[in-house]
Parts: sequence; C-alpha cells; structure tokens
Amino acid sequence: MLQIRHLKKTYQPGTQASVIALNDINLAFDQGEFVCILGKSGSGKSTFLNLLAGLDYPTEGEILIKSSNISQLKDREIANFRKDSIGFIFQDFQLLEHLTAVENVELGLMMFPLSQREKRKRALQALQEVGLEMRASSRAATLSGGEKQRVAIARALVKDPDIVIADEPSGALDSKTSELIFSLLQKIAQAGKLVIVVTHDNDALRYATHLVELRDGVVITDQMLPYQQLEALPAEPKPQRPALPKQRSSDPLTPFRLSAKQILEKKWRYVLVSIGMVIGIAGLASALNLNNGIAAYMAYARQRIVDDSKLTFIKQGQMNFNDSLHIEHDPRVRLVQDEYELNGKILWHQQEIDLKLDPLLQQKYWGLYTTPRVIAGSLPKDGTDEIALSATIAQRLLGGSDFQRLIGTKIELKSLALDPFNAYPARWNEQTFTVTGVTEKTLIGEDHGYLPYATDKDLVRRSQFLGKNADIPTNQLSVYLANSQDVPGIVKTFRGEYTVVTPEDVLKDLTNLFQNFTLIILSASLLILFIAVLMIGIILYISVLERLQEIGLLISLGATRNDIKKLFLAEALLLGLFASILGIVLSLIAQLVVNPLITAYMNYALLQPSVVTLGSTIAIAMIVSFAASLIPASKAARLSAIELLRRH
Ligand SMILES: Nc1ncnc2c1ncn2[C@@H]1O[C@H](COP(=O)(O)OP(=O)(O)OP(=O)(O)O)[C@@H](O)[C@H]1O
Repeated sequence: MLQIRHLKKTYQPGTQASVIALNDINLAFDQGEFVCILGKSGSGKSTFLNLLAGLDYPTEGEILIKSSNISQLKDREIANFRKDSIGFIFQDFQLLEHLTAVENVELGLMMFPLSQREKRKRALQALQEVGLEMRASSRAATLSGGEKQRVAIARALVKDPDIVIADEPSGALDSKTSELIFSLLQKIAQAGKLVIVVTHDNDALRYATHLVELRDGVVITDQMLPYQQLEALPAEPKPQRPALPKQRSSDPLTPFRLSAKQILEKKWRYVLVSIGMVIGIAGLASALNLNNGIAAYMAYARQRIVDDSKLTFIKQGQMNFNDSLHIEHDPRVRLVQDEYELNGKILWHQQEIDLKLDPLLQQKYWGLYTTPRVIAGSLPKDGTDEIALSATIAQRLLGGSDFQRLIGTKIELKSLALDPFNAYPARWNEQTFTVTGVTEKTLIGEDHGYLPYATDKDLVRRSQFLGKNADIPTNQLSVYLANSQDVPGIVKTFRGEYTVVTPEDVLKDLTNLFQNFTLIILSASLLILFIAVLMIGIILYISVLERLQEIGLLISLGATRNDIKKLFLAEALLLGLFASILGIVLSLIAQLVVNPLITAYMNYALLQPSVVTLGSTIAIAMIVSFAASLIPASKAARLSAIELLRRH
C-alpha cells in the first residue's frame, strides 16, 4: 500500500550548512500494520513523517501510496491527500483548548462537506471508540493528558484515513497512560489502517508489527515483528461508518464559526480594540446622516422658505426712485419695493426679548410669493398695528407651545431702524402691538416678528426722524419676478449695475456652512477609523501568532493556504460587523440626543439616517476590516506547517 523508494532529503542543499537528513530509504508498509519507527534524536524520524504526510518534498526518490506518487502532487492535491488519507496524532495533542472535546474531534471533519449534525454524530461515535463519550462536552483544557491524547486520536479517526501517523504519541504521558494509547493505536491497526508511530518508547514494540530503525538518516533495521499482543486480543470488528465524501467542503461559514470562538475566547480584548472602530463608525454614520439631512433640508428650504422668484438688488450708493422705475420697467419684473429689517425688543414681564422685525408683503401678493408659514392664528393685515411672532419667541413668551393663548395678546414693542449708511441718528420707538399669529421657525432659527409692510416702514421713518411719507435711504431693493425661471436672465441683464443676490446665493451660503461642518465630522471619523484599522491589523497579527498551533493543525487536517487566509479574513469581517452594528447603534443614540437640540433651533431634524447611509457605513466598515486583515492573513497563509507542528 505504501512504498518508499530511494528516498533522500537534504536540507539547504548546495550550501555549507547542507544536512542529509534521510539517505536512500527503501521501505514498504501495508494496511493493518503497526509500524514503529525508532531512532536517536537527529536520526531523521520527523523528516520522514513530514515527507509521508506531504508536509515537505523529498530531494530525491518517491513515496507511492496506492501507486500514486505523492511527492509529485501540487499544493491543493496534497492538501486533499492530507484531508482524505492521513490522520495525525501529535506528541503535544494539538487540541484547541477553548473548544470542547467533541468540537475538537469535529475539526477533523472541517474540510468535509457534511452537515453540522452529521459532523457531531460522527465525532461522538469517534469519541465512543476511544472510550471518551462521557467527556464530549468538557473543554479540552480541563482534560487529563491521556484524555487529551484520546481526543486527538478520535480527531484522527473521525476522518477515516488510510494512514494514521503518530509522532511521539506517548511522549507527554506516564507509562500506564502510554500503554492505553498504544493499545488504542493497535486496535486502529487491527481495524485495517496503516499506523505509523515514531517513538522513543520501547514499550511501543510490544504492540508493533513492524519495526524500522533509523540512524543518521539510513535504515538500520526493517523487520516484521511477531504478533505478540494481537493474538491475545479478540479480533476487533471494523467500525461501521458510512463512507466520507471525497469532495472538499466549501461551506463558507466554517471559518466564521472558528473565528467566532476565538473572538469569544478573547472577548474583552476585541471589545477594547473595537471601541475606537465603533466611535469612528458612529462618526461616519452621523456624517452621512447629516449629509442626508442637509440635502433634504435644502430641498425643503427651496420649496417652503426661500422664495425662488425674489431677488435682492444692491448698489454701492443710495437707491432712489429712478432705480425702482428702471428695474420695474423690465417686463419680467412684477414688483420692486424697499424693505427694511428693524431691531426689536419685546418688553414682557420685566424682561426684554430681542428679535428681528421684518416687513410682510402686502396682502394682495400673499398667494404669489412665499410668506412665513403660520402655525397658529394668522398673519397681520395691511395697515394694522398687529404682529406675528416666530415660534421660538412665542415659546419663550409662553414658556410652552400652546400658541393659541398668545393670539390677541398685546405686547410692548421697541424698534430701532438699521441704517446702512450710518448717516442718520436713530432712536428706539415704543408702541403696543397685538399678536395675531405664530409662525414656523425660520431657516436659521433666528427670533423674528412680522409686521405689515406699511407699518414696518412707518417704524423705520419714526426711528430715523423722517416725515410721514419721506423716502428712506437704502442701498437695496427687493425685486419680485413673475416667473422664477427668469432669474438667470435678470441677473445677466442687471449684473453691470447692481449686485444681484439670488435665492441660490442664500441657500449656497447655508449649504457651505453645513458642509464644512459635515466635513469636519467626516475627517475626524475617518482619522479614528484609520487608527482603528491599524489596531485591527495589530490585533489580527497577534491573533495569527496565538493561533500558530491551530494553523498548523488545520494544515495537517488538509486545509489549503487559502483556507488559512479565509480564517483571518473571517475574523476581521466578524470584528467589522460587530463594530459597525455597535457604531450604528451609537449613531442612532446620537441622533436621538442631537436632533431635538437642532430642532429647538431650526425647524428641521438634520440627522436623517437612511437605509443607504447605514448600509454604506456597514460596507465601509467591512472594507476597512478586510483591508486591515490582508497582511496578517497572508502572513498566516505563508507559515510553514513543519515549523508550526515541530515538537516543542
Ligand atoms: N529545516 C531544517 N534545516 C536544516 N536541517 C534540518 C532541518 N530539519 C531537520 N534538520 C536536520 O536533519 C536531521 C534530522 O532531523 P529530524 O528532526 O528529522 O530528526 P529526529 O529523528 O526527528 O530528531 P528528534 O527525535 O530530536 O526530533 C537533523 O540533523 C536535523 O538537525
């Protein structure tokens, strides 16, 4: 079944340090044999086992297993050969201590396309064969040395391999336990497997059927032994197991399962490292949510607050009647008028509340252009001493939002004209007004009062000591178009004479302000994320170093380099998913806290999460984690199984 012809292994050939570890080995083993390989330290035993298991390539010669030469197999084929044909048993057991006994045995089936249930069933059966079914759910760390080695034997057996290779299986055990292990291996041989054991332990000879002795890389003894113990034992029936599938498992969840166990095992470390990432992700999600909110807010502002057919014309010097006539002469213009904002103070129970006073359009234009949206009462009518107050003020006056209570209330209002030329002395007027309505919060949340157009102008004149119908000096006029589509045309026509401020300009300033803010959050979160990536990279690197044993074990079980890579990619993706879920939860909490603060100031909740923003955040987190894992994962995949499995 196994034939070895002219096998030679030279380490570092052609150099001064070149070592001939094996030289011209010729051997033949058959099924049912219990081969015992003896030899002093350095005689080449480990080298021999590594070549048999396809973990290393010979320098010369061939190893024929069922007449196929395994030394000529490619990486993936050799991994398949290990998966299907070889069961390893190590001196130091190589169990994953944080897994239970049965989970360790299931690892033997990791590369097979079986359901989890089927794996469990076979693993339990294998544990039963080594007499350990009652410890199936004990963690490996809690088992005794002999029990651990029996679990390791079950893990080798569960794959139903043709060849079982044991490297010093009794090296770490007392003599009584060693005997138990050897007799188990003997049973395995009896059941038809080829068992090859490297040992220093002469006791093994009592169970062996074939002795091979190595010295300085050559075979000095190759001898069949009489069946001493075997004859005394009742013949073991071959255990009945359904045949294992030959394909490789392509279950994408396996690496995730293994990594999830690793993460749970070291959960506090992962939680601490994730905090940076969680904060970065929460920041990123908030920046995206804010951007979303700003876009929605701008659409809202365009539609409801800023009148898209109103322009402001500004001149260096004073505007006069001629300017007004000249602009109004353009057929696209419907109305030109001077409008004045005043500083105001409401006197209320010994308090003074500051506000800006703005003129409303005359009533006949209300339907044509945007007027402040009323949420209680109505707007003041032309020619009255009435006022509408924005909700922010109404709230302060009332100490609540039962705005109806304010309608009809009289307030003392002081007002002062703002003179753009600083040429006129101005004084505070004081007058009683009746509140007729409460309006929605304004674009940037200032406190506003709205007066009828003529009333507003009267206040300006009085404040500036002007006569009843006198012109008020101003450098700007408000221009209302019949059609908002004419805005660009009008801008073009009047550009040389006036500075024309369009609704877009008003919105642009606001957008810029918001976008700078978004940019700051975004940059800060990206910086945090970048640091988080470094930390994830480092933790995965540590994880690779901690999982060396596991990597070696998986390779011995038939894992390919790609499978190893996947293990660490899975770990990174799990970490990314965990951090992005927490990050998103944090961003949603931030939204619950921040939005009411914003809405107190302006009439809009600016943090607006959407499926797209949250989805993008998760995607970014996953990409970032994936990127962070690339270097550690490829380091893991390049590790040499021989180094990893070397006896300590
Ligand atoms: N990677 C390597 N590079 C160079 N020389 C090596 C390498 N691995 C093993 N050797 C040498 O090859 C020879 C055989 O080593 P091997 O480990 O196979 O012996 P061994 O019988 O298993 O010894 P021990 O029982 O101490 O493990 C030794 O001289 C060893 O120093």
